[in-house]
Amino acid sequence: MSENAAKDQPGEGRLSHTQSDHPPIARAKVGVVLANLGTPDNTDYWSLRRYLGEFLSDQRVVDYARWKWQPILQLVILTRRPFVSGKAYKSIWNTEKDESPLLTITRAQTEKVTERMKALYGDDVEVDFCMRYGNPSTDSVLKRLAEKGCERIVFFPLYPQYGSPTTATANDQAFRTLMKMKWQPSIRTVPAYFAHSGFLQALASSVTEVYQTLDGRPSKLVASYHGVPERFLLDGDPYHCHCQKTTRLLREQLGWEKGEIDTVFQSKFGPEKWVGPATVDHVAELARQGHKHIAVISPAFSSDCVETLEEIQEEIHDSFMAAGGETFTYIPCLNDRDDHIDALVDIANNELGGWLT
Ligand SMILES: C=CC1=C(C)c2cc3[nH]c(cc4nc(cc5[nH]c(cc1n2)c(C)c5CCC(=O)O)C(CCC(=O)O)=C4C)c(C)c3C=C
Ligand SMILES: [Fe+2]
Ligand SMILES: [Fe+2]
Repeated sequence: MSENAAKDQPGEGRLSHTQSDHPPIARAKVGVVLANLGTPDNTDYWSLRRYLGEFLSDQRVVDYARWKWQPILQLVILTRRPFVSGKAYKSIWNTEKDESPLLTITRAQTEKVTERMKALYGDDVEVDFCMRYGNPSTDSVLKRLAEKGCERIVFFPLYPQYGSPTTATANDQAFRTLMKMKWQPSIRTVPAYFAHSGFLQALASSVTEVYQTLDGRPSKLVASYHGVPERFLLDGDPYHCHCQKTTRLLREQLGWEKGEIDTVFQSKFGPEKWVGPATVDHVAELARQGHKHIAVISPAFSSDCVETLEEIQEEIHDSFMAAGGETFTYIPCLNDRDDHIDALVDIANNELGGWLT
């Protein structure tokens, strides 16, 4: 590389090189990457085994010593759980597109964010999405954006609350890709956004819109968050506090009294103690206490997925009904609602500060 090339700054000047063997360099752009959790490619045993194997081998998710955990995972859990989880995914599968709802919805969110970003910045911004586990992989998406000339990237984990098994591992994966690059893009990671006013407004509107369609008002709104082992909270992960705060801010946004929304946690995995109360038990207890009409919302999920479409609408619903409940109303995740997209664009824009004019 010539001395001049080494001094080159981002911009069109970088295209003119005298050396014919110099790698082509694209015009400098900014990338925005929406990062979600990931989902299996199909519902068969091997697709589930591959997906769960990658997910549950992540030390941010299950942090036991590898020598202890891997034999249990490979020999016990991955022989049985793919069948159980495969059945759950089959019951919610998007058969039209032959893919998981999480993938369909993340793509739809990305398309809408792309449209808005194009209107704001034209071709200066490239928007894409990636998954932490499975496809499209974080590695392939970041590499593609770098090849397209994205010298700066806003990496946006789609989790309103920070969690080490979600936000942190998404960021870790992005940095793993950067570790292998000769020319690293600059990267900004988006922090937790549960307190963002647009996000809270969208969440509150999603509640009031559903309530307007009901004959009677549910006597309780249950905010069901994905759980984590209690140890994570004691070790400094603020996820549990972020969830409690989300419920309080949602209640204030709705103008409701204390006690009208309960905070509970679902999806317990393994024998360790997890944060609680457990949604599945709590809804049964509510029915026994006389709350015959309840609604359930999932503010930890930016898109509907197996945990909401199967676990809440089947297992948790059935637990409520079996205990004497009468109406169980599920309030969908914000998915690609326009007010949710507005909030995501505003959050991404805040992180783009100074990078675009
Ligand atoms: C094993 C421990 C797990 C922890 C800790 C955990 C935390 C956690 N997860 C989400 C969001 C999602 N999890 C999803 C599925 C899912 N989660 C676990 C395990 C843990 N999650 C498993 C084994 C699975 C797979 C499904 C199953 O076999 O039960 C999903 C849905 C993905 C989809 O494809 O639809 C999401 C989203 C959060 C927010 C969280 C804590 C911070
Ligand atoms: Fe999970
Ligand atoms: Fe689950």
